[in-house]
Amino acid sequence: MWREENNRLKKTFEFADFQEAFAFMVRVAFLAEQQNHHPNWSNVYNSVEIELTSHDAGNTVTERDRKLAKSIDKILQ
Ligand SMILES: C[C@H](O)[C@H](O)[C@H]1CNC2=NC(N)=NC(=O)C2=N1
Repeated sequence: MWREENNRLKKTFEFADFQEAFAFMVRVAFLAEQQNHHPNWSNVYNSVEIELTSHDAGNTVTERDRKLAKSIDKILQ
């Protein structure tokens, strides 16, 4: 589940290994480009932490963040 903290939607994803994690990141990157909305994210080995906030709305959570979050979850369905 995505949690909302400090004006950010946050979720951590765990994968079997680094390659799986990185393949996921590539797919998220293309979604971000399609939606012109980009994550704050970090990757450590098989874990990807994603935070979503809208910079041009003063770093608050907007519908664009919720839309990208839904799209990211769909990658794993
Ligand atoms: C110029 C470019 O369209 C803007 O900077 C876009 C790019 N991606 C973005 N991503 C996020 N998370 N917030 C934004 O406000 C935003 N704006």
